[in-house]
Amino acid sequence: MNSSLSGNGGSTTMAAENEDSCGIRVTGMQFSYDVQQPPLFLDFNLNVSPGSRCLLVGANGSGKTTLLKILAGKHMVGGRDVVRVLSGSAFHDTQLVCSGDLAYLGGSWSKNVGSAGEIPLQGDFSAEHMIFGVEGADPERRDKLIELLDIDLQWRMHKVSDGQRRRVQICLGLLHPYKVLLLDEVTVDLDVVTRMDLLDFFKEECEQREAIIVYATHIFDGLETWATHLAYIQDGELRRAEKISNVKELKSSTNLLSVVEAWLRAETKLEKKNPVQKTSVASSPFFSSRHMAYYR
Ligand SMILES: Nc1ncnc2c1ncn2[C@@H]1O[C@H](COP(=O)(O)OP(=O)(O)OP(=O)(O)O)[C@@H](O)[C@H]1O
Repeated sequence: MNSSLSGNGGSTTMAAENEDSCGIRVTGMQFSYDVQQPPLFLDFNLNVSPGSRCLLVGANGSGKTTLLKILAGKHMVGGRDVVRVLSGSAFHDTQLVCSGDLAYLGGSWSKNVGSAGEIPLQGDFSAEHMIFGVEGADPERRDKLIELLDIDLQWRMHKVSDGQRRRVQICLGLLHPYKVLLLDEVTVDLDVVTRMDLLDFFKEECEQREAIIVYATHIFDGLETWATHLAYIQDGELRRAEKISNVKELKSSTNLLSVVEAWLRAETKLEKKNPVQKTSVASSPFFSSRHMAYYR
Protein backbone atom coordinates (compact mmCIF):
# COMPACT_ATOMS: atom_id res chain seq x y z
CA MET A 1 0.00 0.00 0.00
CA ASN A 2 1.27 3.41 -0.91
CA SER A 3 -0.24 5.45 1.88
CA SER A 4 1.40 8.61 3.10
CA LEU A 5 1.08 11.43 5.57
CA SER A 6 2.75 14.77 5.60
CA GLY A 7 2.37 17.87 7.66
CA ASN A 8 3.76 21.34 8.14
CA GLY A 9 7.28 20.28 7.35
CA GLY A 10 6.19 17.52 4.98
CA SER A 11 6.95 16.77 1.40
CA THR A 12 5.20 18.90 -1.21
CA THR A 13 5.40 16.03 -3.70
CA MET A 14 3.14 14.03 -1.45
CA ALA A 15 0.74 16.94 -1.30
CA ALA A 16 0.49 17.10 -5.07
CA GLU A 17 -0.09 13.34 -5.29
CA ASN A 18 -2.76 13.49 -2.65
CA GLU A 19 -5.11 15.83 -4.48
CA ASP A 20 -5.30 13.33 -7.33
CA SER A 21 -5.68 10.35 -5.06
CA CYS A 22 -8.62 11.83 -3.14
CA GLY A 23 -7.28 11.88 0.38
CA ILE A 24 -7.34 14.69 2.91
CA ARG A 25 -5.45 17.90 2.20
CA VAL A 26 -5.34 20.88 4.55
CA THR A 27 -3.40 23.87 3.29
CA GLY A 28 -2.49 26.98 5.24
CA MET A 29 -5.46 26.63 7.55
CA GLN A 30 -6.19 29.28 10.15
CA PHE A 31 -8.93 28.81 12.70
CA SER A 32 -10.08 30.60 15.80
CA TYR A 33 -13.12 30.05 18.02
CA ASP A 34 -12.91 33.62 19.23
CA VAL A 35 -11.51 36.42 17.11
CA GLN A 36 -10.30 38.21 20.25
CA GLN A 37 -8.08 35.24 21.06
CA PRO A 38 -4.97 33.96 19.31
CA PRO A 39 -5.91 31.39 16.64
CA LEU A 40 -5.89 27.74 17.58
CA PHE A 41 -4.54 26.84 14.13
CA LEU A 42 -2.26 29.17 12.23
CA ASP A 43 -0.95 28.09 8.83
CA PHE A 44 -1.76 24.44 9.53
CA ASN A 45 -0.99 21.87 6.83
CA LEU A 46 -1.79 18.18 6.68
CA ASN A 47 -2.05 15.53 3.99
CA VAL A 48 -3.41 12.04 4.50
CA SER A 49 -3.63 9.57 1.64
CA PRO A 50 -6.03 6.71 0.95
CA GLY A 51 -5.43 3.55 2.93
CA SER A 52 -3.97 5.43 5.91
CA ARG A 53 -4.94 4.77 9.50
CA CYS A 54 -3.69 7.91 11.15
CA LEU A 55 -3.56 8.31 14.91
CA LEU A 56 -4.00 11.84 16.13
CA VAL A 57 -2.31 12.38 19.47
CA GLY A 58 -1.79 15.39 21.70
CA ALA A 59 -2.51 16.79 25.13
CA ASN A 60 -5.98 17.83 26.28
CA GLY A 61 -6.93 21.02 24.49
CA SER A 62 -4.28 20.68 21.76
CA GLY A 63 -6.89 20.79 18.98
CA LYS A 64 -7.62 17.18 18.00
CA THR A 65 -11.41 17.41 18.25
CA THR A 66 -11.45 20.77 16.52
CA LEU A 67 -9.34 19.42 13.68
CA LEU A 68 -11.60 16.38 13.27
CA LYS A 69 -14.68 18.61 13.24
CA ILE A 70 -13.10 20.84 10.63
CA LEU A 71 -12.28 17.79 8.49
CA ALA A 72 -15.88 16.63 9.00
CA GLY A 73 -17.14 19.92 7.57
CA LYS A 74 -18.61 21.14 10.85
CA HIS A 75 -16.67 24.41 10.86
CA MET A 76 -16.14 26.61 7.85
CA VAL A 77 -12.54 27.62 7.60
CA GLY A 78 -11.32 29.92 4.85
CA GLY A 79 -12.23 29.23 1.23
CA ARG A 80 -12.99 26.03 -0.67
CA ASP A 81 -9.34 25.16 -1.15
CA VAL A 82 -8.21 25.16 2.47
CA VAL A 83 -9.71 21.89 3.70
CA ARG A 84 -10.10 19.33 0.94
CA VAL A 85 -11.52 15.87 1.57
CA LEU A 86 -11.99 13.39 -1.27
CA SER A 87 -11.31 16.23 -3.71
CA GLY A 88 -14.19 18.27 -2.30
CA SER A 89 -14.46 21.06 0.22
CA ALA A 90 -15.24 19.54 3.63
CA PHE A 91 -17.62 22.36 4.59
CA HIS A 92 -19.14 23.37 1.26
CA ASP A 93 -19.70 20.00 -0.42
CA THR A 94 -22.49 18.67 1.80
CA GLN A 95 -22.80 15.64 -0.47
CA LEU A 96 -19.63 14.27 1.14
CA VAL A 97 -21.52 13.75 4.41
CA CYS A 98 -24.96 13.04 2.91
CA SER A 99 -23.56 10.23 0.75
CA GLY A 100 -21.85 8.64 3.76
CA ASP A 101 -18.41 8.96 2.08
CA LEU A 102 -17.27 11.24 4.89
CA ALA A 103 -18.24 9.97 8.35
CA TYR A 104 -17.56 11.45 11.75
CA LEU A 105 -18.06 9.69 15.06
CA GLY A 106 -17.58 11.90 18.07
CA GLY A 107 -18.20 11.96 21.76
CA SER A 108 -21.74 13.34 21.85
CA TRP A 109 -24.73 11.01 22.08
CA SER A 110 -26.04 11.70 18.63
CA LYS A 111 -25.32 10.52 15.17
CA ASN A 112 -25.45 12.42 11.95
CA VAL A 113 -27.07 10.00 9.52
CA GLY A 114 -26.80 11.38 6.01
CA SER A 115 -29.66 13.65 5.04
CA ALA A 116 -31.62 12.68 8.17
CA GLY A 117 -29.35 15.00 10.15
CA GLU A 118 -28.52 14.68 13.85
CA ILE A 119 -30.33 11.77 15.47
CA PRO A 120 -30.41 11.57 19.28
CA LEU A 121 -29.36 8.24 20.77
CA GLN A 122 -31.23 8.50 24.05
CA GLY A 123 -34.97 7.88 24.26
CA ASP A 124 -37.59 5.18 24.60
CA PHE A 125 -36.93 3.38 21.36
CA SER A 126 -35.16 0.15 20.45
CA ALA A 127 -31.73 -0.38 18.95
CA GLU A 128 -33.50 -2.18 16.10
CA HIS A 129 -35.65 0.87 15.39
CA MET A 130 -32.55 3.03 15.14
CA ILE A 131 -30.42 0.68 13.09
CA PHE A 132 -33.09 -0.51 10.68
CA GLY A 133 -34.32 3.06 10.31
CA VAL A 134 -31.21 3.98 8.34
CA GLU A 135 -32.13 3.91 4.67
CA GLY A 136 -29.95 2.38 2.01
CA ALA A 137 -27.83 0.22 4.30
CA ASP A 138 -26.51 -3.02 2.88
CA PRO A 139 -28.18 -5.86 4.90
CA GLU A 140 -25.02 -7.96 4.90
CA ARG A 141 -22.92 -5.11 6.25
CA ARG A 142 -25.60 -4.28 8.80
CA ASP A 143 -25.72 -7.89 10.07
CA LYS A 144 -21.93 -8.00 10.26
CA LEU A 145 -21.82 -4.82 12.34
CA ILE A 146 -24.62 -5.97 14.66
CA GLU A 147 -22.68 -9.17 15.29
CA LEU A 148 -19.30 -7.47 15.58
CA LEU A 149 -20.62 -4.95 18.10
CA ASP A 150 -22.68 -7.62 19.85
CA ILE A 151 -25.82 -5.49 19.75
CA ASP A 152 -29.09 -6.81 21.12
CA LEU A 153 -31.72 -5.34 18.83
CA GLN A 154 -34.23 -5.31 21.69
CA TRP A 155 -32.16 -2.87 23.78
CA ARG A 156 -34.21 0.19 24.78
CA MET A 157 -31.99 3.18 24.23
CA HIS A 158 -32.99 4.95 27.45
CA LYS A 159 -32.06 1.92 29.54
CA VAL A 160 -28.70 0.86 28.07
CA SER A 161 -25.25 1.40 29.54
CA ASP A 162 -22.83 3.95 28.07
CA GLY A 163 -20.87 1.18 26.37
CA GLN A 164 -24.00 -0.35 24.86
CA ARG A 165 -25.19 3.05 23.63
CA ARG A 166 -21.76 3.66 22.15
CA ARG A 167 -21.97 0.38 20.24
CA VAL A 168 -25.25 1.43 18.66
CA GLN A 169 -23.78 4.83 17.80
CA ILE A 170 -20.76 3.17 16.15
CA CYS A 171 -22.99 0.75 14.25
CA LEU A 172 -25.08 3.63 12.87
CA GLY A 173 -21.93 5.49 11.90
CA LEU A 174 -20.51 2.56 9.99
CA LEU A 175 -23.60 1.34 8.14
CA HIS A 176 -22.55 3.14 4.99
CA PRO A 177 -19.16 2.14 3.65
CA TYR A 178 -17.36 5.44 4.26
CA LYS A 179 -14.26 6.52 2.36
CA VAL A 180 -13.04 8.78 5.15
CA LEU A 181 -13.82 8.01 8.78
CA LEU A 182 -13.03 10.50 11.54
CA LEU A 183 -13.08 9.01 15.02
CA ASP A 184 -12.96 11.12 18.13
CA GLU A 185 -12.21 8.74 20.98
CA VAL A 186 -15.30 6.65 20.48
CA THR A 187 -13.82 3.43 21.82
CA VAL A 188 -13.47 4.80 25.33
CA ASP A 189 -16.61 3.12 26.68
CA LEU A 190 -16.08 -0.19 24.92
CA ASP A 191 -14.93 -3.35 26.63
CA VAL A 192 -11.57 -4.67 25.50
CA VAL A 193 -12.95 -7.45 23.28
CA THR A 194 -15.31 -5.14 21.39
CA ARG A 195 -12.58 -2.51 21.04
CA MET A 196 -10.04 -4.96 19.60
CA ASP A 197 -12.61 -6.52 17.22
CA LEU A 198 -13.61 -3.07 16.04
CA LEU A 199 -10.00 -2.05 15.44
CA ASP A 200 -9.51 -5.23 13.37
CA PHE A 201 -12.62 -4.38 11.37
CA PHE A 202 -11.29 -0.86 10.68
CA LYS A 203 -7.97 -2.26 9.57
CA GLU A 204 -9.68 -4.64 7.17
CA GLU A 205 -11.79 -1.79 5.76
CA CYS A 206 -8.72 0.36 5.13
CA GLU A 207 -6.83 -2.45 3.48
CA GLN A 208 -9.69 -3.68 1.32
CA ARG A 209 -11.24 -0.36 0.29
CA GLU A 210 -8.34 2.07 0.73
CA ALA A 211 -10.48 3.96 3.23
CA ILE A 212 -8.86 6.61 5.41
CA ILE A 213 -9.27 6.66 9.18
CA VAL A 214 -8.13 9.52 11.37
CA TYR A 215 -8.45 8.51 15.00
CA ALA A 216 -7.93 10.84 17.97
CA THR A 217 -7.30 8.94 21.15
CA HIS A 218 -5.58 8.84 24.51
CA ILE A 219 -5.79 5.03 24.70
CA PHE A 220 -2.85 3.45 22.93
CA ASP A 221 -3.29 -0.25 23.68
CA GLY A 222 -2.70 -2.29 20.56
CA LEU A 223 -2.31 0.74 18.31
CA GLU A 224 1.43 0.39 17.52
CA THR A 225 0.63 -2.31 15.00
CA TRP A 226 -2.79 -0.96 14.02
CA ALA A 227 -1.87 2.55 12.88
CA THR A 228 0.02 3.27 9.69
CA HIS A 229 0.71 6.93 10.58
CA LEU A 230 1.03 9.17 13.57
CA ALA A 231 0.21 12.87 13.79
CA TYR A 232 1.12 14.76 16.95
CA ILE A 233 -0.49 18.12 17.68
CA GLN A 234 0.71 20.58 20.27
CA ASP A 235 -1.35 23.72 20.85
CA GLY A 236 -2.75 23.60 17.33
CA GLU A 237 0.65 22.98 15.73
CA LEU A 238 1.45 19.79 13.91
CA ARG A 239 4.70 18.74 15.55
CA ARG A 240 5.07 15.32 13.95
CA ALA A 241 3.39 13.70 10.96
CA GLU A 242 4.99 10.49 9.84
CA LYS A 243 4.68 6.81 9.12
CA ILE A 244 4.54 4.86 12.33
CA SER A 245 7.40 2.70 11.09
CA ASN A 246 9.53 5.87 10.82
CA VAL A 247 8.94 7.05 14.38
CA LYS A 248 12.49 6.64 15.63
CA GLU A 249 11.52 6.57 19.29
CA LEU A 250 9.38 3.50 18.61
CA LYS A 251 12.38 1.61 17.26
CA SER A 252 14.22 1.72 20.55
CA SER A 253 11.22 1.87 22.85
CA THR A 254 8.84 -0.11 24.33
CA ASN A 255 5.43 1.10 23.27
CA LEU A 256 3.43 3.97 21.89
CA LEU A 257 2.12 4.95 25.30
CA SER A 258 5.60 5.70 26.64
CA VAL A 259 6.62 7.52 23.46
CA VAL A 260 3.57 9.81 23.55
CA GLU A 261 3.92 10.24 27.30
CA ALA A 262 7.52 11.41 26.81
CA TRP A 263 6.42 13.93 24.14
CA LEU A 264 3.67 15.34 26.34
CA ARG A 265 5.92 15.54 29.40
CA ALA A 266 8.58 17.37 27.39
CA GLU A 267 5.89 19.73 26.09
CA THR A 268 4.67 20.53 29.61
CA LYS A 269 8.20 21.22 30.82
CA LEU A 270 8.94 23.48 27.88
CA GLU A 271 5.66 25.36 28.27
CA LYS A 272 6.39 26.06 31.91
CA LYS A 273 9.78 27.47 30.98
CA ASN A 274 8.64 29.31 27.90
CA PRO A 275 4.88 29.95 27.52
CA VAL A 276 3.70 29.67 23.89
CA GLN A 277 2.63 32.97 22.34
CA LYS A 278 0.63 32.86 19.15
CA THR A 279 -0.19 35.88 17.05
CA SER A 280 -3.69 37.12 17.81
CA VAL A 281 -6.05 36.77 14.87
CA ALA A 282 -6.93 40.42 14.86
CA SER A 283 -3.28 41.46 14.60
CA SER A 284 -2.24 38.63 12.29
CA PRO A 285 -1.16 39.64 8.78
CA PHE A 286 -3.04 36.52 7.54
CA PHE A 287 -6.34 37.56 9.04
CA SER A 288 -9.28 38.59 6.97
CA SER A 289 -13.01 38.19 7.45
CA ARG A 290 -12.93 34.97 5.43
CA HIS A 291 -10.95 33.38 8.24
CA MET A 292 -13.77 33.72 10.71
CA ALA A 293 -15.24 30.47 11.89
CA TYR A 294 -18.80 29.38 11.19
CA TYR A 295 -20.20 26.42 13.02
CA ARG A 296 -22.54 23.60 12.04
N1 LIG B 1 -16.77 25.50 21.24
C1 LIG B 1 -15.64 26.07 21.66
N2 LIG B 1 -15.56 27.38 21.89
C2 LIG B 1 -14.41 27.98 22.28
N3 LIG B 1 -13.26 27.31 22.47
C3 LIG B 1 -13.28 25.99 22.27
C4 LIG B 1 -14.45 25.29 21.85
N4 LIG B 1 -14.17 23.98 21.71
C5 LIG B 1 -12.86 23.87 22.04
N5 LIG B 1 -12.32 25.05 22.36
C6 LIG B 1 -10.93 25.31 22.74
O1 LIG B 1 -10.10 24.90 21.66
C7 LIG B 1 -8.93 24.25 22.14
C8 LIG B 1 -8.83 22.88 21.50
O2 LIG B 1 -9.90 22.08 21.96
P1 LIG B 1 -10.14 20.62 21.40
O3 LIG B 1 -11.43 20.13 21.97
O4 LIG B 1 -10.01 20.63 19.93
O5 LIG B 1 -8.91 19.84 22.06
P2 LIG B 1 -8.59 18.28 22.10
O6 LIG B 1 -7.19 18.11 21.66
O7 LIG B 1 -9.63 17.52 21.38
O8 LIG B 1 -8.70 17.99 23.66
P3 LIG B 1 -9.07 16.64 24.45
O9 LIG B 1 -7.89 15.73 24.38
O10 LIG B 1 -9.29 17.15 25.84
O11 LIG B 1 -10.32 16.07 23.87
C9 LIG B 1 -9.05 24.23 23.66
O12 LIG B 1 -8.26 25.28 24.18
C10 LIG B 1 -10.51 24.47 23.93
O13 LIG B 1 -10.69 25.17 25.12
